[in-house]
Amino acid sequence: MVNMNFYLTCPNPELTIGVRRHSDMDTLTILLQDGIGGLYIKIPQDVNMEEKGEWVEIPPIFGALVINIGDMLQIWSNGRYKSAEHIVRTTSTKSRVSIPIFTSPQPTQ
Ligand SMILES: O=C(O)CCC(=O)C(=O)O
Ligand SMILES: [Fe+2]
Repeated sequence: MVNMNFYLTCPNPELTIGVRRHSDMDTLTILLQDGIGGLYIKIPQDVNMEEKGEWVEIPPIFGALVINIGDMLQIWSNGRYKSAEHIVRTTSTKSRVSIPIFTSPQPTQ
């Protein structure tokens, strides 16, 4: 499934959310974002990183796709691969476009 997201500017971005905190339900999400930014990933508590427990922005890189692990892949891998919790924040100055492709296998016939 392909979505096309358009995030309007908001005069008080700290009072709103572009997309609420969630993880995707699919296997892998392939995301194209424009150059505005606003996608944040929650770094889990159980990793050996300085930013653990924090929301970290995934900066847009021209021509790059973001690959997100979804819940289905977490379940299939018995938790070896963790789905990524994320949010989208808006800005007061620039609207934003993103195009996620949610991949899921067809059910067997
Ligand atoms: O706009 C984005 O960067 C992410 C959108 C998203 O998380 C979603 O559609 O599930
Ligand atoms: Fe998402």
